[in-house]
Amino acid sequence: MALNGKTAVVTGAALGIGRAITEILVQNGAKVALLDVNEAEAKALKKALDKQYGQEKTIVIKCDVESEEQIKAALQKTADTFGGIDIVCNNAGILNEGEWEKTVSINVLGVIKVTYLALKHMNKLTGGRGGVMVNTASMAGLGPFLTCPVYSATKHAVVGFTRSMALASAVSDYGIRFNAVCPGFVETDLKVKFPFKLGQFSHLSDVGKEMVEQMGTIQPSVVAECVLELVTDETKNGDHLLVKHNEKSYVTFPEVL
Ligand SMILES: NC(=O)c1ccc[n+]([C@@H]2O[C@H](COP(=O)([O-])OP(=O)(O)OC[C@H]3O[C@@H](n4cnc5c(N)ncnc54)[C@H](O)[C@@H]3O)[C@@H](O)[C@H]2O)c1
Ligand SMILES: CC/C=C\C[C@H](O)/C=C/C=C\C=C\C=C\[C@@H](O)[C@@H](O)C/C=C\CCC(=O)O
Repeated sequence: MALNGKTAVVTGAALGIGRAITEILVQNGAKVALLDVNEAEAKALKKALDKQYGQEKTIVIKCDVESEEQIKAALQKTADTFGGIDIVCNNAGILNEGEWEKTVSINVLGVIKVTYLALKHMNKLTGGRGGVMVNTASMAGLGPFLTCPVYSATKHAVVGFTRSMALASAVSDYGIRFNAVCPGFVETDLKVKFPFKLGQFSHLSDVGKEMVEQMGTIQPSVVAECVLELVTDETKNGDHLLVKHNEKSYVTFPEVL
């Protein structure tokens, strides 16, 4: 998929991995709607992108992915502004074991809400032009993550949802691919804050820090390059790209049927 003339929606676009995803999509010719609760940071990113690529390439829409109403309005504004939606990056997410219900609400329900509402715009069976959705899961969605059980559960949910949507879409002829990126530790605010967000597992903070030391970290731009690959390679559907400190690989899942 060439990105010129394509429209992308990125949630959690203002900072961290979402910022890097937004940048690489604009750099490669896409128009991007930046959805985030942090409107100020999203506008700051747009200001920087405007200087390099022009004001018409991006819009900022304040949107909390916990709110179906805000998501619906943001997707409609995107479609009205750019003429449709081709790409969705469900990136917004938090790690907070002390506020685990909010973590589930954002990381799981938010991904589902954005996916289902975006389907109405993208599904070829309902007048859409197809496209691709790339979800930001995690290495913690592929195996146990002892310091953050609920966070790990949310990312396992994203993996299962992505794989299932990929199959449902293919069989239903929606014309939409579904993939996920599964990063290890990435140098963002979330990583900086995570030792203080362990709730009842705060006694495991040193264990988490040791894991980061052992596994090393990744720059957000490296994750964004993986997302670009999952967006543009039209052979990828139901694929999960694991990216760790010094390598990236496609995950193979056990055959269960
Ligand atoms: N940092 C890591 O080590 C790492 C590794 C693997 C996966 N991830 C995942 O990557 C994604 C991005 O994380 P990050 O590390 O860039 O975090 P970050 O905290 O640096 O950025 C998250 C962005 O999402 C926004 N956001 C938070 N809640 C929101 C909501 N309810 N609605 C809309 N926007 C919201 C924030 O304002 C922020 O701009 C998350 O899904 C996270 O789970 C992070
Ligand atoms: C710094 C922020 C902390 C967490 C957020 C983010 O999602 C990062 C998670 C990073 C690492 C998680 C590691 C989990 C490791 C084990 O559970 C292991 O079972 C992972 C499973 C498969 C990995 C496959 C492989 O290593 O090849």
